[in-house]
Amino acid sequence: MSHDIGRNAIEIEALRKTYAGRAGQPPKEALKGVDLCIPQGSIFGLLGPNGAGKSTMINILAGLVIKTSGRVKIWGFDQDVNPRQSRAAIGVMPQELNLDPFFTPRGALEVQAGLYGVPKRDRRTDEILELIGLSDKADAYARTLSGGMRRRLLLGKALVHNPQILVLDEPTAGVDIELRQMLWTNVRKLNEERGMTIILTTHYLEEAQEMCDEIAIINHGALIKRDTTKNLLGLMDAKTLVIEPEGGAPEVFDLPDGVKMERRRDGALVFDYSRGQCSANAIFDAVKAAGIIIGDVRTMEPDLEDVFVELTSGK
Ligand SMILES: Nc1ncnc2c1ncn2[C@@H]1O[C@H](COP(=O)(O)OP(=O)(O)OP(=O)(O)O)[C@@H](O)[C@H]1O
Repeated sequence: MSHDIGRNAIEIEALRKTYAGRAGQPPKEALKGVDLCIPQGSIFGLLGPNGAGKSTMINILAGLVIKTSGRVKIWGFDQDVNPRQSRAAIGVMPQELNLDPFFTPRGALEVQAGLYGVPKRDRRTDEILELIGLSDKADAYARTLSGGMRRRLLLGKALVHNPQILVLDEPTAGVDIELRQMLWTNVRKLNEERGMTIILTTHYLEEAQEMCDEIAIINHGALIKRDTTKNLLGLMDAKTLVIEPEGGAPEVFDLPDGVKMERRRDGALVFDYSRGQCSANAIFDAVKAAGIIIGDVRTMEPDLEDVFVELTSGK
């Protein structure tokens, strides 16, 4: 991934959003002073439980929700000072399938390009249709398209003005595996070949783990963690080691402090320990000292799901 170190695609400072209370409800603080920088060229994940404030943040970036206070810079342009330039730098693929049923994919892309003031000679309608795999449906009415095709058209619409930053709000919620693969292949290609910065929200943590270089976790309108995916995974202290003994293993034997052992029905021994307290080597030594011959060994790494639960539970 082509990181241009030190340069940010997005700079958010002390961002607040308070929605007016609906029908006698008190006002809702959806963002409580968030600071966040997103580096150019990254694939950046914005994660958080339902209602955390992700859509509010994305909608502020897209210019669809007006912030209460704070500063937002998009590709170096302050949203309040240079609204036109900051809007031109970003393309958003929304969650809802809000397509006019009477437009064809080609028509929808042309209208969108018009809205962004892209001159006819600079339009890349055919190229985008090809990219989203809708060339053969270019002239079919949107209402005849499948859900997956509509979603791809939304991706296409986000790309008409060739933005430097692409924001995807829950792009794969409720889509089948094939479409998910296709979306991710395209998104990777845009990132790798054009250096496009990608920001996405997703409920699928394994997807974020696989796709994103860096991740920010927000909860109750506040940023609670921001780090590389690798470092976030490294946060987890809990480790599991599975040893399959060759031949038997004694019922009980000495183990280092803090190690819990369970015996699985197939004979494998499962050791839970924390990295701070013990090492895999100490467990191997104890196992060998008990006369056990090690047939096979596996470790089970924590995944983003574990990190996420640890960081967001009870807060
Ligand atoms: N227009 C609105 N008026 C009042 N409150 C709102 C409005 N939009 C969102 N909220 C509230 O603001 C909070 C944050 O909502 P937001 O949609 O940003 O969360 P989210 O993290 O995107 O959640 P989800 O994953 O469910 O989309 C929620 O408590 C929500 O109910």
